[in-house]
Amino acid sequence: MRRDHRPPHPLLRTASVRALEHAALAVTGPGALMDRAAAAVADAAERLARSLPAGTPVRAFCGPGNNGGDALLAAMMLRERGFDARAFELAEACAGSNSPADAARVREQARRSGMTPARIESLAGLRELLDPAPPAPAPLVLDGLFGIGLARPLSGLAEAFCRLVDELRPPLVAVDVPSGIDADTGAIVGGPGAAAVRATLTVTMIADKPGLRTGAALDHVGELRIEPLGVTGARSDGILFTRADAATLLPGRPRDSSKGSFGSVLVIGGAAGMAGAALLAGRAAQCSGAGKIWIASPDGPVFDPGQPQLMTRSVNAPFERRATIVAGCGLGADSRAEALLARILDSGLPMVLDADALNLLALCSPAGHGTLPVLTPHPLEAARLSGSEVGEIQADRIGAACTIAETRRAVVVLKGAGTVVAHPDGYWAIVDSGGPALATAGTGDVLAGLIGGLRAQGLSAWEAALLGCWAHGHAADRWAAHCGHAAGLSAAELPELARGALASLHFARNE
Ligand SMILES: NC(=O)C1=CN([C@@H]2O[C@H](COP(=O)(O)OP(=O)(O)OC[C@H]3O[C@@H](n4cnc5c(N)ncnc54)[C@H](OP(=O)(O)O)[C@@H]3O)[C@@H](O)[C@H]2O)[C@@H](O)CC1
Ligand SMILES: [K+]
Repeated sequence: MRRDHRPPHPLLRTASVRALEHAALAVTGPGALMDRAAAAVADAAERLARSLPAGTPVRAFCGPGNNGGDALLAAMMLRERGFDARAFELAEACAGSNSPADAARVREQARRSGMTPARIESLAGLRELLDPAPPAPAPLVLDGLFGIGLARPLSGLAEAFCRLVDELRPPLVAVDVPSGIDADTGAIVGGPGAAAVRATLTVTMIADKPGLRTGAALDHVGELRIEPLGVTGARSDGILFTRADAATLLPGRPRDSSKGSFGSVLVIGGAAGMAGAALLAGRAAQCSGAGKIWIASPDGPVFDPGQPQLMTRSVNAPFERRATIVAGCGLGADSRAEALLARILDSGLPMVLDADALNLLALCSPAGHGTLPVLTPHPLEAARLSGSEVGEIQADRIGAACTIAETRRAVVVLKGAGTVVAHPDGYWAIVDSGGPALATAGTGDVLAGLIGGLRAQGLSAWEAALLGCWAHGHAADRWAAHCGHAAGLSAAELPELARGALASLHFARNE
């Protein structure tokens, strides 16, 4: 049963945000959006300051563009509210730049009120500000160096600023986007070795952005607040797939049903030494609610004594006519596996391809399939599928997932921080669950099994991929929250935790 629910959570790329900004400015007039953005930053900083020692000073770092304008105006507002607020600019980051109109207006306003940003010329000056000698209190920092206008890697004092923030970890409010992060991709501009600010809190303007929800950004954004600034009409480029979305996809469970009503899953994998991979996928399919599960291993039957309901089957037997295939978990890479994959691809059955199946698929040229398959690559597998490098995948996770989805005509689940799900027709979502607890062997097998089990229950490839990813991520998040620690989750625990995550959606439907 499906229910209508609130509209999806939109994610807007920079071009869309700028289009909205221009349309809004035509109505509000110059400066209005910056006033609202600065007030939102000042409010957020004031709230954060309540958890800090009384008298904590505010130090705003202002870049040459409107991001700097937001921060400078916020600092002026905070000073009016009684804070010891001062503004600074970094010599090299401002060299030769002409401020855009809004920022120039705020700079003029600051000059008249005696708050012209002081220029920092050296690393020593920067350190003195961020790490003042006691008894001078440590500051609350506003990062207004760069926002959606960041055009190249941070360098010089801007880079040094990020390194010092990493070292000192001051309470820090990032304006719009943590400086150094690409608002479209979530990558650090310049790659993993380049610098980006690590925020306690990011206040982002007009709309949520994909680059705040995936990849390296997840270690930089901190808590995220979205401030629409009164701007409406956002047309999303993609969506954040949330618990509320997941609740609309939960397969129904009519009273008048039997095991035949909830589909069959055939897990193909678990070759010698890797039997556990297939068993994890099978257990997960079971916990997703699928009616019947078979495991077919190229090296003979693998039996799960703790889960005797999982049936075994010969890989040489004809595939069950209405089964959903989950293939690749511990399948191996030999000629037998290759032949098996060819049979699977020819079957036209709904399928989820993971791990070894993806590595073998990478060797085949893209071909059409009977029904849309789901591919679940991690970044290395995605690189193999697209003939590129992991660095290129991680530099634009959404772009990479969309490209593979299009060329392979499949729903692609690009795993990793901020899992991206892409459809061959060009739409995409980032899943709003999951975390580092999942960074351990076998969790991918569980994900493949969950998606396969949901697919077998009648969800489309797109729906099953989204719901499977959400349940998988939420299960791990809940476990980590319960333990207070994100390390030590074993893949074998995950299927039952995911079952709990799916069950919790019954309540979300009524919220
Ligand atoms: N749109 C909205 O929703 C609203 C936007 N608002 C705010 O405006 C922000 C966008 O402002 P923006 O367009 O002026 O860009 P911004 O990020 O300030 O940087 C551009 C400047 O930085 C420079 N520069 C770039 N990279 C550099 C580097 N590595 N190292 C050194 N310099 C570098 C670049 O120089 P150039 O590349 O031109 O040489 C240019 O001078 C947005 O994030 C939000 O905070 C709100 O006020 C209201 C609503
Ligand atoms: K910023």
